[in-house]
Parts: sequence; C-alpha cells; structure tokens
Amino acid sequence: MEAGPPGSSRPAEPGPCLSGQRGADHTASASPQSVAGTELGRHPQAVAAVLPAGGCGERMGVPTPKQFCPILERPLISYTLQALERVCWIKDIVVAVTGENMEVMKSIIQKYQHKRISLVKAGVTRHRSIFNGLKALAEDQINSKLSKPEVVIIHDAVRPFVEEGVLLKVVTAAKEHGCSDYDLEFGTECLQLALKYCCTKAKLVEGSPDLWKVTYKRDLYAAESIIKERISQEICVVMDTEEDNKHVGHLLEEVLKSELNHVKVTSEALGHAGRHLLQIILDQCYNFVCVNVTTSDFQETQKLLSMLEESNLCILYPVVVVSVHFLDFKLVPPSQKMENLMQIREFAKEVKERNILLYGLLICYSQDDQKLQESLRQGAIIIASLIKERNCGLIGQLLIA
Ligand SMILES: Nc1ccn([C@@H]2O[C@H](COP(=O)(O)OP(=O)(O)OP(=O)(O)O)[C@@H](O)[C@H]2O)c(=O)n1
Ligand SMILES: O=P(O)(O)OC[C@@H](O)[C@@H](O)[C@@H](O)CO
Repeated sequence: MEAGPPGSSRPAEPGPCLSGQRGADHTASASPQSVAGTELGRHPQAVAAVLPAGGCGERMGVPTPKQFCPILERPLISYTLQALERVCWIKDIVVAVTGENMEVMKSIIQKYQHKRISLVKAGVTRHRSIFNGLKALAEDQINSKLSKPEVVIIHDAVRPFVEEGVLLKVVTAAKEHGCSDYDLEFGTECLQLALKYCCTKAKLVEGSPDLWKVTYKRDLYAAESIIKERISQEICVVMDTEEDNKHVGHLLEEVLKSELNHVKVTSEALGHAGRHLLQIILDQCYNFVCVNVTTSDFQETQKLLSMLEESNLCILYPVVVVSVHFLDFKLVPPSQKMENLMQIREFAKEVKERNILLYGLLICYSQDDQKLQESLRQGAIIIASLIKERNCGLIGQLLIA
C-alpha cells in the first residue's frame, strides 16, 4: 500500500471522519485507533483509494484470478473492499479490473452491497492498472462522480486485512514526511518508481503483520483461518424462557464460558419480541446456540432463524446456529425424539441459501449432576468446533453429546 498524489505533489489534506458508521463491520478491520478526533477530522474530503485488481494470479496456480477466489464462499476482493469502505474518510475507491472480469466485479459489488466503488479497465502490468485508476481520479469530466483527491492510497486488491490505523499512518506520512536513506534502502517497487520519476517526496511507514498479500494457494487458507477466528469471538445463547435461572440453558452457558475462555458468551431470551436479541444481531454476533427446552422442538430455533433471515447479518459472513435439545435417554428412547428432530435437515437446507449454517445438538439430560456436567462439557466442545470450523458439509446433522 502506498499513498501518492494524482498529478500533484501537494501534501495531503485528508477529509473529515464520521467514524462509527451504522452497520460498519467490526470484524473486517478491528483497528484500535479511531480516526475521529485526529487531524483527519479537521480537513475537508480529499482521500481516495486505487485498488489494482487486474492480475491473473499465476503464482496461485488456479484458473480463477486470486482476487475472485472464494473465502467462506465470498470473493477475496470483497473482503478488501469491505476493509476500505468502512474507513469513512476514503471518499472514492477505484478498482482496476480486466474487461473480461468487469461483469463479475459488478455483480460482486451488487451482491455484497459495496459502496463508493468505481471501476476502470486494468492495464497489462500492475503499474499500468494503477495508472488507469489515477487517470480516472485526475480527469476533469463533467459527469464524473469522483471527487478530485489530494491523496490517493494505492492498495493491492489481494491484501484483505488492511486496518484503518495503518491507512491513516500512510495518509499522514504522505502529508508530512520527506524521503530518507532508510526509505530508499527498503523501498518497494512503487516507492522506487515514485522516487525515480516524480518529484514526490516519499516515506516508508511500518505496516501491520496482517498486511500481507495473498500470493500462493496457502495464503487463501491462512486468510480463511483469520476470518473464521475473527467471527468466532462471540456466542449468544438464546433461551426459550426468561426467568428461570436454573434453566439448563444457563448451565450450558456456564460450561461454554469455562471451556471457551477467550470467547465472549452472552445469553438472551427470545421474549419481549426479541428486542435485545435484535440488538445482538445488529452488533454483529455471528454465532447462536438456541436452547429448546420448554417449547416444542424447533419453535425457538425457527423464531431465531426468521430474525436472522430478516437482518442483513448473513450477507457478509456465514452465521452459525446450533439448535440444542435435551433428552433424558433413560426416560425417553432417543429414537422417539430423533424422528421429530430429523426435520432439521430440511430447515438447514433452506437456510443455507441465506448463508446460515444450522446444526442440531442432542444433549443427554441426566438426573445425575456429574453425568449432566460431562454431557454439557461434551456439548460445549461440539459447539466450539462447529463455530470454529463452519463446515458446510455438516449442516442439518444431529450431533449427540
Ligand atoms: N496487470 C496487472 C497485474 C496485477 N495487478 C494487481 O496487482 C496486485 C498485486 O500483484 P500480484 O500479487 O503480483 O498479482 P498477480 O499479478 O495477479 O499475481 P502473479 O504475479 O502471481 O500472476 C493484485 O491485486 C493484482 O490483481 C493489476 O491490477 N494489474
Ligand atoms: O513481490 P510481488 O510481485 O508479490 O508483489 C510486488 C508488489 O505488487 C507489491 O509488493 C506492491 O504492493 C508494492 O509496491
């Protein structure tokens, strides 16, 4: 990622920050540095980004260019766009794609509801693709919806984990710094190009370890693991009753808390028309454990699924729902219960279309405290693994603890 001015060597005067956009995704870029209140807040507009996305990904060794390779069924470039567009002071994002991938790119923008994106034709080299993006930003076209920026961030479309803090550092450096021997020594290609041919002053700023580029196939697996980890940090246990503290769902919640001590476990009842739960959904919790005890088999789970389907939560990431059912195997033979629970396969197939991964979990409810604890612990381990793996092949399966 580099910052440079489009056809001008004036220092940056970046735009105001309206940080904390509604619905902005916290998992995309969990930057601890909020830009609000920094110097960016004092200046009008002026930052744009150019994303070169016109390569063919030869080193990846697959037919699909790597920027369009799916991670959790969503193209890699969509994660990069998400990371950039949640930075409110970047006014325009110009993406350079090849003519043959223009329609693919348009459909990605539409499907994942990306905003502030313009497309230009890529060139035969990365630098030419960037140049085309810069030209679009520099042009004086009457109908152009692009505002002329004073600083342009150049960011590879295949670096999905860029954070607001590092973007801010780059933009500030573009504004403030000159060029040093150190920068020359450790310059990247773009930087060297700028130094050799432009009168632009340049500064190399330190990035974060997450800024690596997806280059080889193994990088796709690494990116997928990082994304899965980010969306697995919170679990909401949904109870089918509000008052009962001895509810077995609370016991499960306690066990989940002790088994998964790095994960935030909260609980919520579906009462009050699910208002609190709705807030949890809006706050982007991607994992739900729905405990069905006092109501009939899938009543609560179905209510939760409807709420999730109505929300926009599932557009960007697959949401995991584990429908938990308790059964005293000594009193009721599992086969009897199974018959009803088998419906889960149909539900799971339906909601998969909406990016919800539904799993079933039958926990042995023993009158013996020790045995019950053991089943709950086993249940918690299964839940943890379903959430961590997000395995589509296991949807609709009824697992037994
Ligand atoms: N003619 C090109 C070549 C590359 N890029 C983009 O530049 C970024 C970084 O380049 P690189 O990792 O080298 O991508 P590829 O050229 O696709 O990969 P490879 O070198 O393995 O073919 C990528 O987002 C890539 O799409 C581009 O916009 N136009
Ligand atoms: O070394 P690679 O060819 O993988 O990538 C080189 C460049 O595309 C990349 O590092 C730019 O982001 C910096 O100018």
